[in-house]
This record gives sequence, C-alpha cells and structure tokens, in this order.
Amino acid sequence: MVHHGPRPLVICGPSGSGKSTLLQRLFAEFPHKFGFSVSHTTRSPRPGEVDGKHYHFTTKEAMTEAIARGEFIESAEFSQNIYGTSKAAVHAVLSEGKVCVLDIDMQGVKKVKQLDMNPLYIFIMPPSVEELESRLRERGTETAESLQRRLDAAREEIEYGECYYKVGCINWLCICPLHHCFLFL
Ligand SMILES: Nc1ncnc2c1ncn2[C@@H]1O[C@H](COP(=O)(O)OP(=O)(O)OP(=O)(O)O)[C@@H](O)[C@H]1O
Repeated sequence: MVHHGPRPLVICGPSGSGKSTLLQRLFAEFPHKFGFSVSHTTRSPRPGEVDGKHYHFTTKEAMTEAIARGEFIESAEFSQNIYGTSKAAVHAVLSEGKVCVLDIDMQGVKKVKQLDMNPLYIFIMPPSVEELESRLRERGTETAESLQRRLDAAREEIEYGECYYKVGCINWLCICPLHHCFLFL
C-alpha cells in the first residue's frame, strides 16, 4: 500500500496497558487531526462497544474469507480471536486527511513493518504484569482462561517492547498520569 499524507501512528502494548483510554483522550482532544483505523475482530462486543466505531465485529468465517480475498493489510490471532486492519479502514481515515492511528498487537506491528506505510511506532509499557492483571480483573471482561492468555501474550509483548522501542516521552501522556504508563517512541 503506497502511503501519501501524514505518517500513520501505530500504537502497541499489552492488553490492559491503557492504549484504548489514551487514544480516546487523543481523539477527544484532536478530533480533526487524528482518525482511528477501525479494526475487524471476531471477538464478541463488550458492553458499550459500538460496531463500526470501536471495531467491526464479524465472524471467523467472514473474516477468513475477506483475508483470503486480500482485503486486509494485516491480521493476527490474539487470545483465540482474529483481529485485522482492512485496507478500507485505513483509506477511510486517509481520505479525511487525518493521521491514521492503528491500535494493533505485536504480530500486527511485525506485519506492518513489512509494508511501505512508514508509520511512527509507539509502545505503551505497563508498570508490571501484576498491575496489568489487576486492571484486567477489575475490568471484568475476561474469563479465567482468557485472562491467562492475555497475560501470557503480555509477557511476550513487554519483552518485544523492551527490545525494539527506544525510551521516550511525549507531552500528551502528561495529561494522563493515572495510567502510570510510559510511552516509547
Ligand atoms: N487489527 C489488529 N491487528 C492486530 N492486533 C489488533 C488489531 N486490532 C486490535 N488488536 C489488538 O488485539 C489486542 C486485544 O484487543 P482487545 O480490544 O480485545 O483487548 P483490550 O484489552 O481492550 O486492548 P486495549 O489494550 O486496547 O485495551 C490488543 O492488543 C489490540 O491492540
């Protein structure tokens, strides 16, 4: 995919690190500047999640077929569900002249790195796996098994973040100290 316009932003970090919350703040503060690449997922919607806004909720069958038709720039299996970024989702943001923001996992990042999108990469590092666990428990969206799967994935993602991202800090994090997370640019 040849990319024109402002460089996309790829945000990555373990489930529960606070990516979604930080992005909500970003979009609320700069609605004309940044646009969200709405991923497809086969996981069930959580209370409050809106189809087409937070995710395009779909089935494994429909998504596998769409991937085979070449409709996705990347896809990944995370905690027994498929997630993916469609070409249409990215085009929708770019056509509005906004910075396209992708919230994707480590596998998605590795795939995007093989494309010619040339994005900026940001990793949200949680304070510890213990803190992640208590956040995910409090959120109440996971079963014992899916919580364990997310924590196993988190350990791998933290290692990946430590290896491949340089320590940095950007200003809009300062308005969100409650999340106790660091941004790596
Ligand atoms: N298109 C995609 N490709 C790869 N990974 C994706 C994609 N869309 C979402 N993900 C990742 O899948 C993981 C699980 O997302 P999900 O929304 O189920 O959990 P979450 O705990 O709410 O994530 P968050 O950390 O954003 O709060 C997250 O790390 C998210 O970044």
